[in-house]
Amino acid sequence: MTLSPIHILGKDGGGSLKNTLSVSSIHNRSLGPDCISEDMNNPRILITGALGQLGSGLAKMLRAKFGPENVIMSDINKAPKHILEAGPFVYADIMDLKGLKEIVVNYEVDWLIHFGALLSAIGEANVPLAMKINIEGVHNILEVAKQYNLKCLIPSTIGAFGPDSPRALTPDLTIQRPRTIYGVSKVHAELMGEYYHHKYGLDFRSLRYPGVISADTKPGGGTTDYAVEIFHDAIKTGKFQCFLKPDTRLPMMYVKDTLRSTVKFLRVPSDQLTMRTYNVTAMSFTPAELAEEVRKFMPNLEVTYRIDPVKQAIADQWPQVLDDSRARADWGWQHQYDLSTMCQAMFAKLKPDRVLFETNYYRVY
Ligand SMILES: NC(=O)c1ccc[n+]([C@@H]2O[C@H](COP(=O)([O-])OP(=O)(O)OC[C@H]3O[C@@H](n4cnc5c(N)ncnc54)[C@H](O)[C@@H]3O)[C@@H](O)[C@H]2O)c1
Ligand SMILES: C[C@@H](O)[C@H](N)C(=O)O
Repeated sequence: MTLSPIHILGKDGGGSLKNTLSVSSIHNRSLGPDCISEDMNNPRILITGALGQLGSGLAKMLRAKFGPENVIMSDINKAPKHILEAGPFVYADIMDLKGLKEIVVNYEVDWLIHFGALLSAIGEANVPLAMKINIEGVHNILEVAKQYNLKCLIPSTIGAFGPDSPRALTPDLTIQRPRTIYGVSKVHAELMGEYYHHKYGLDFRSLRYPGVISADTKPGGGTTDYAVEIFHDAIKTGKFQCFLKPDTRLPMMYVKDTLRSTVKFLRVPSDQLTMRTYNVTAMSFTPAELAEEVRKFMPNLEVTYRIDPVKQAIADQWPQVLDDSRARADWGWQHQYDLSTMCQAMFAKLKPDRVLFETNYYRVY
C-alpha cells in the first residue's frame, strides 16, 4: 500500500521535507537516543488546543519522554514556526467529530489529551460558545476516545467548585454547584468522563488544576491571569493594575509543576487510581502577597487595584486552598515550586538580568 505524506507545515504551503511526516514514518515508533523507552506502551499522543497556555509545554515534556514524532499537537489556530519545526502539528477542530476520528486513525493515536477549551472569564463573556466548545466538544472527545479505546485526559479546574463548596482546603469529593458556565461545563466533563469510565471502561482521567503561572505562553482569558500579567507588566512598565482585590486568595501552580503532575498522572497504572478526578495544587496566595514577592525583584513596582466585577465574583466563589492529599497519597504527587521559587523561575525566564544565581539564592541587582 502506498502511503501519502501528511504535510505538517502549512504556512508557506511548501511543506518542506523537514516538516513533512510520512504516515509510514509515523508507523515506525522508534524512539530517539535521548528518549526513555516506555516498553509497556510507547504511546502516540494527540493534544487538542495545543497552542494554548499549557499545550506546547506538555508536548515538549511528552516528546522528551516518548519521542517527538509520537506527540501530535493540534489546534484551530496557525502554529508559529518553532512549533511546526518541533514535531507534528495538525489542524483539529474539536467540534468536527469526523476530523478527530481521521487524525486518531491516521496517526494511530493511543492517548488523547484534551486542552481545547474556553476559560472562565472568556466563557462568561460568550456563554453559547463556551457551551459549544466545553460541552459539545467534550462529547466529541469522549466518543472518539471510547470508539478507539484511547486513554483520555480532560483537565478540570478549581472553577468546578462553587459558593456552596468549602473554600478552605476544598476536598476532592464535596458539593460542586459552580455558577459560571466554565465551572458547569467542567463538572459536566468530570461526570461524563467518569460515566464513560464506569459504563464503557474508558480510561478517563482528570486533574483539577489551580491557576497556572507560566512565562513562555500567555493565559487564555481566565480569572487567575493576573498572576501571570503582573510579571509582564512589572518588567515592561514597572506598574501593575490588578483586576482582583488585594486579599483574594486562590490556589496556584507554576506551569512546570502542572505539566509534571499531568505526565505523572497519565503514567499511573489505571488500577492504582482510587478516583478518576483529582485535585492538584502547589500554593495559595493573594495579589498583595504576590506583589510583595515580585517587589523582591523589582522593588519599585507600583501596584494599583481596579476591580473587574465579573472576575472578582468568579474568584470569590472558588476555593482559596485546595486539598490535594488524595493525589499525593494515591500516585505520589509532590509540587516543587512555592511562591518564592515560582517568582525566581518567572524572572529567570522573563528577565534574567534581574536574578543573579549565587549558591542557591537569587538577589536583585
Ligand atoms: N491555564 C490554567 O490556568 C488552567 C487552570 C485550570 C484548568 N485549565 C484547563 O486546562 C486546559 C488547557 O488550558 P489552557 O490554559 O491551555 O487554555 P488556553 O485558553 O490557553 O488554550 C485553549 C486552546 O484551545 C483552542 N481551541 C479553542 N476552540 C477550539 C476548537 N473548537 N477546537 C480545537 N481547539 C480549540 C484555542 O485555540 C487555544 O489554543 C483547559 O481545559 C483548561 O480549562 C487551565
Ligand atoms: C483556574 C483556571 O481554570 C483558569 N486559569 C481560569 O481562571 O479560568
